[in-house]
Amino acid sequence: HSNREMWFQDLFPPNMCPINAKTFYGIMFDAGSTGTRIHIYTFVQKSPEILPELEGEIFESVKPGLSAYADQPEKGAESVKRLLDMAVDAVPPHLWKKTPVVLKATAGLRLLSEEKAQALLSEVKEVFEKSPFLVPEDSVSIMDGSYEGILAWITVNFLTGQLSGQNQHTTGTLDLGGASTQITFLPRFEETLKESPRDFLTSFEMFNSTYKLYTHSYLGFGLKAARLATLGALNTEGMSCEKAAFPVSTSNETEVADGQMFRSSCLPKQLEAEWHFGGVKYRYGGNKEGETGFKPCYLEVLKVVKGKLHQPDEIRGSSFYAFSYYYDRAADTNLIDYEQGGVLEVRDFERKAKEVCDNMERFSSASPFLCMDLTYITALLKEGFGFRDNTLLQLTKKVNNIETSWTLGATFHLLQSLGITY
Ligand SMILES: Nc1ncnc2c1ncn2[C@@H]1O[C@H](COP(=O)(O)OP(=O)(O)O)[C@@H](O)[C@H]1O
Ligand SMILES: [Ca+2]
Repeated sequence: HSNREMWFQDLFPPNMCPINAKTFYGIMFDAGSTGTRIHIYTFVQKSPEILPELEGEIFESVKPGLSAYADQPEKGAESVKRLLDMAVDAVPPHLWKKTPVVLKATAGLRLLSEEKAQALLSEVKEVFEKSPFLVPEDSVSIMDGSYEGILAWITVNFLTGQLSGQNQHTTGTLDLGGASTQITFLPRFEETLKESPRDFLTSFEMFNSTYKLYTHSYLGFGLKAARLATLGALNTEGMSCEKAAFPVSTSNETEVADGQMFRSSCLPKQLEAEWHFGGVKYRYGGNKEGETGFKPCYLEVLKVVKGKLHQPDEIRGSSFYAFSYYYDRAADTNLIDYEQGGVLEVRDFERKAKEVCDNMERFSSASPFLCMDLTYITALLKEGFGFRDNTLLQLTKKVNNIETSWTLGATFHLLQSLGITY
């Protein structure tokens, strides 16, 4: 399960390559809230005058994410080590010392206590330092949410060829993680620049251009955080909605509110179960006697998103790339092919949410949260961001066989800062 035998090796046997073609590598870890992923990128510089080309990627992932090891940081670092061993095999030994390795953590670690997050990061740093790779300063850190959006936007628009040449028609990006969600696009209207909150606009330099982007990361609005919010399982008194998304446990495991049962019309009527998340145990179930189905569920979910997000007018008519949980839930319900992805309209999510929520018995074997997840995605897109029913969403996991992840943008940025290239 790797792209190690790269297609170009057959096309250009080593002895046919231009004499000065240079290959180099970059290793980027994505420490997400639900899993840790390694991306090993290969670049080829065909001649010194031109920019190197991205040649391929090796990708692997493990679950759960680092934040699940909040109380066992060495075990967390061990999961990173196992992935890093793949890079030791993939990168030729004479290039180890020149190959940078970096890990950036997202919402899962943002929501841990400072102390636990730092313990995890320093264990990982130790693993890196014991490896044969180049360990830059600041190689293990928690990434700022706005970078997550910018770097994903860079990745998608680079892979679709929109960052080179003239006539750049960039596309906006939507990422739905476990704990946070990002929206990023290049504003075309003066209006958007004027009406957006200051901290939603960022200038970013890449490939000798400056991009003034609209981007925001909403912490606590990822799919799993939204489940807890919908269930009303967040003891929000005195807590910011961000921190409340994942109450941080002090002991090994806390039970919320003396085993209180959280019920929702978005869950199968007879369901009663437990969910362990962020070191906290939640009991949840369906509305045994009350209503279930799309209508009451939508009203419940609406409370979580309505009026909480900034709605830039400009996006209503444009199309966006969407990935992570947008992709997963669309694939789970056959809205798109799991391998190929596809193009959807916002209303397709709503149609599917109705189908699943109003026939919950038929779908409950998949995940009991399927109705809630699809309804949340519908509400987030329509009432949260303000998209129209017919807004087009391009769902993609890979473009030209490269993962559409913020990690590629982060690798370009890293190589640029190390003076290696770009
Ligand atoms: N590189 C990737 N390839 C495929 N799916 C991914 C990738 N990165 C994230 N995802 C999807 O996004 C989901 C949640 O994102 P995650 O990164 O774990 O949370 P967060 O961004 O909130 O930290 C994952 O369960 C997975 O389905
Ligand atoms: Ca993510």
